[in-house]
Amino acid sequence: HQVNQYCERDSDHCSELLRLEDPHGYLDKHFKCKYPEVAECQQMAAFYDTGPEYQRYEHVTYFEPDDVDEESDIIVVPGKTHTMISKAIYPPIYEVEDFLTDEECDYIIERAKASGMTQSGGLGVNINVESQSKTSEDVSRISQQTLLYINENDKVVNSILDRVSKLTRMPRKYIQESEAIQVVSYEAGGHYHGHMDTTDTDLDEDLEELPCCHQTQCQSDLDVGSCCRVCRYITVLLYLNDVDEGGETAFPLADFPDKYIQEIATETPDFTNLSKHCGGDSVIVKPKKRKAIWWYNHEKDADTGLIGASIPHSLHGGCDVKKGTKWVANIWINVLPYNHWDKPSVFNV
Ligand SMILES: O=C(O)CCC(=O)C(=O)O
Ligand SMILES: [Fe+2]
Repeated sequence: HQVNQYCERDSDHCSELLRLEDPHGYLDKHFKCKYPEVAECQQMAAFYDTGPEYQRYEHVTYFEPDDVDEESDIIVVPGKTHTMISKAIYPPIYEVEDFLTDEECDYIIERAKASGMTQSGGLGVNINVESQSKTSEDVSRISQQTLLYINENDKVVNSILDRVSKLTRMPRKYIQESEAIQVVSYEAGGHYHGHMDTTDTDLDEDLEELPCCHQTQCQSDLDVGSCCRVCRYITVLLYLNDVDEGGETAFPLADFPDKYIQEIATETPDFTNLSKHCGGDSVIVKPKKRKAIWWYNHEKDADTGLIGASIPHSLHGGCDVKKGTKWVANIWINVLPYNHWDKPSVFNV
């Protein structure tokens, strides 16, 4: 049996990951079966030993709750316990209060303001063109945004990213090589209608042939879907302030049975318009300073252990802010799909 090459460089994290995937302790660190007579053990060993090419990479994690409103204790800060509550099963959506401190929230807002906020665009959508022909209620996104690049000297941001790694149980390396943090602000009337954070490869299988946007040079949002596809395995959304009224995050399709998705799309064609439909059967999260929510935009691929099919049920957005301002930060955890592992992330420096 070969040793996972990634693990050789990061053995602590890898053994932790292996423990998570191997709750019975069937395997040793090198994926050898400790109990050859146990069938599950053989299966797991075979899974990890699928060939040297898969073993180079650390498998992603995918945690599914048994139920909604299920509470679990998590430790992301030594000596402190946070409660994580599941909000949906498909995709798994989780909420954690007090994930950040007040100072961290204020710091991110100040850094964002200092870097200069500009009008948001949408993925593959030209907001300026939309704004000319539509009422503001129908414009897909009304907000300001900026990017905060991960800088090794920024202790506050790096401490948050360490916590994000523990929260999602994703390798810190993946987070380090992910896109910049996107900070977004909305004034009253601002919103972001239902969208996926990642490229929906269900729409067109050819999209899977495209490299990820974080490993190519074509980074204009308008190129998404032609030159590259977005590969955001997980989104961690941080709420940076208290909103006076409105500004909920809504997931209109979370836990929706597949067979009704067509129905909702036909009966309520504008269900993605969150100015009109914030509530109903949707999973709704109220913004609250210091809170984090996170969810999967993709499944885990069973063959490779890497990023798999996109999850249409991860569609979500920000409802209208009614009063006050809303500040959030998106931390996306990018994972390269198996067919594009050869080219590193542009953030891999
Ligand atoms: O503002 C929100 O609650 C959601 C933001 C969002 O989905 C995004 O920025 O991609
Ligand atoms: Fe989003």
